[in-house]
Amino acid sequence: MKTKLKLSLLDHINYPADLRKMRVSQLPQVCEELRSFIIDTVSLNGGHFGASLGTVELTTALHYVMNTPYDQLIWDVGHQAYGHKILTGRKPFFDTNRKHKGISGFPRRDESEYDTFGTGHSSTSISAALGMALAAKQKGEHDKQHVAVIGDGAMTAGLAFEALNHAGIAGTNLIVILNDNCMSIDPNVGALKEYLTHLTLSKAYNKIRRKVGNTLNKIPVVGEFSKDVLNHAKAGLKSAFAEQANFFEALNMRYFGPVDGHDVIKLTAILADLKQIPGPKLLHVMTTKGKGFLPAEEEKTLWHFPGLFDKVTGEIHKKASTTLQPPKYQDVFGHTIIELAELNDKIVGITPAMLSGSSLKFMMEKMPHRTFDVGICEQHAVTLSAGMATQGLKVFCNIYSSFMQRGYDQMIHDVVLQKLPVIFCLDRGGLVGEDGPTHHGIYDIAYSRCLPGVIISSPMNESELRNLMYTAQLDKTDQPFIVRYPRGRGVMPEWRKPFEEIEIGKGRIIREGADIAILSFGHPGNFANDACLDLEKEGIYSGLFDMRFVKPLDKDLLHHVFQNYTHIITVEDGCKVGGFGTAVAEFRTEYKYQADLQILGVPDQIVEHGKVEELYRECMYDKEGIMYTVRASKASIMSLRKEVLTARF
Ligand SMILES: Cc1ncc(C[n+]2csc(CCOP(=O)(O)OP(=O)(O)O)c2C)c(N)n1
Ligand SMILES: CC(=O)[C@@H](O)[C@H](O)COP(=O)(O)O
Ligand SMILES: [Mg+2]
Repeated sequence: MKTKLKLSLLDHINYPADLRKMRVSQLPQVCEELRSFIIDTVSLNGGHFGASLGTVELTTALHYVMNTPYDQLIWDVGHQAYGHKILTGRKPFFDTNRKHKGISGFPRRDESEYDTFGTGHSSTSISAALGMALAAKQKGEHDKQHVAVIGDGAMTAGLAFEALNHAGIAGTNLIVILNDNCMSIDPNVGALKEYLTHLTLSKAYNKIRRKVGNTLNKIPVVGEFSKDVLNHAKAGLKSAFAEQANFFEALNMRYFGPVDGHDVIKLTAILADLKQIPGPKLLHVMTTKGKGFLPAEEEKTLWHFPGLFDKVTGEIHKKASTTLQPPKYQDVFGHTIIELAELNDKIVGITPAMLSGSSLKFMMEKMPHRTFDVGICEQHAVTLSAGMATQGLKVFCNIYSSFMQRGYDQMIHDVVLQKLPVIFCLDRGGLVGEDGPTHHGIYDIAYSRCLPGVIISSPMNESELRNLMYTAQLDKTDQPFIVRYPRGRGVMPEWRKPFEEIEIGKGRIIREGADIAILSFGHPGNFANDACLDLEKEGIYSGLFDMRFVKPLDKDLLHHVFQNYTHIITVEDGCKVGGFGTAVAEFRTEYKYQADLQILGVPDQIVEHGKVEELYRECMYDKEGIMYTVRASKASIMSLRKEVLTARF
């Protein structure tokens, strides 16, 4: 049961204007209540957790000091913006967060005027904020503030560096807030992270910084004019010092910090000062991911996205099951790559910042020298893989399907055109559920199908995933090899079967039927299988063919199907436009078959967030959707037969 919180202050805050009516001294209490509100709701409804707890004070201070929504606040990724949502009109609906038809787990322009930029994928905030700042300049809105809040993880991406490079010379008053909690989802990685740690901890750097500050403070102040002059002198000296030592200053961003991101009163003072300082600036804020909820502070990766939990004991609820559960596809990948790497010493594993999410963490634990977490750098991950492949390594580059969109040019330019046999394991292929449109991995089939020579495969179950991974690392092809699989669990509790090679471009017959054939690609073959079994009880016998490969297509199997069935239905967990069904339609046209063809998959529209089962249903390719389509085909066959019989007799 939801416990009613005593929201003595938060009860009176629905919008930032209400917050601004509070005294600064009341802000710590607002933060406490906001934090409790987040803990209370996420424990019951789920969602991202640690990141939003870490930004409670920053969020409160920003909305207190900045004149939002006129001043524009841009959150990077957006998974840390729950406090922002609660303070900007969505407190009453916050329990619908990430639910079907409820509010989104990320900022969305169509949800609130306070959400200035839609997010989900990382490292966009500085570019977007700079774009808005330049637009404001053009429009003569010189008093408008633009604040990008970016995490230390998101800061590792090329896109963020590109934006900083531009911001340094763009002549706007942009404020970048670097929310540094030393964490991505897993511990943050890379030289920038080392640098930020050095900046925070370096005794030498901070000693000189303090010395410069103290010396300047000893200069006597006489009147307002002198104060101004002194401040300029301070700034100049500090800047001259910092420029030598500070990466951001070297890029022409005034650097401030590091400051305690949990001292809301100090933060308001600093932000108010920053508003007065012209030019691009970066405020380095130190925060603790999971702040205020001990288990989350202690195990930050686990509490990035914990699922439902008991807010009193900190126990994460596990789904009770009496039977052995099938594993998650990601875990099958994670364990299988180790088995393969033990057999083949050329194998290495790469992930751009999804060490836990991809389960490559198992390999990192066992074979750290053959496992690479490169940070949120999908483009780099792809080209790095290409570089390694030129040297004969067998690279398993594991990228979530939707994040792979970032690495598309690298896939074409660095991998495909050079015919390099990189193995791409595209996890989260298909609809992902509550993360919604930014994270649905539905375009990969279409965007890779047009690339010459690329092998595109998808397993229907765990065994198939293992065998496709096994096949991909055999020296049977010198082409890029994609294995895409969905978020969540498979169907085989007993999944550790011996490896078997799969002939590239060969599908398999699951069952023959009469008149109607279902061609499936990947995991939805299981929905089709269940549909076939239920339809048999109604006397409808449909064939089922697991095509395994979209490219190369199993033409022999397709000829067999088109020659023996009058009604063909394709099923895929991807967009209909340009996907697997389109490939079958192209085949049908090429060979002038007349069979009726229905394509089931994600329609040409934006599919929102919700439980994945709700979304499959909405898109009509769950078991019921497939049964509905098969029955409709059957009805059309029957009425055609009736017509023929009537005409004959
Ligand atoms: C392009 C892209 N790659 C990967 C992700 C997955 N992802 C979401 S949050 C996150 C960690 C971000 O770290 P940071 O920016 O420091 O935020 P924190 O969670 O620490 O607050 C990652 C890797 C993503 N959203 N977008
Ligand atoms: C915000 C973000 O991009 C990630 O946290 C993402 O939500 C992870 O998705 P999975 O839960 O599928 O690993
Ligand atoms: Mg971080």
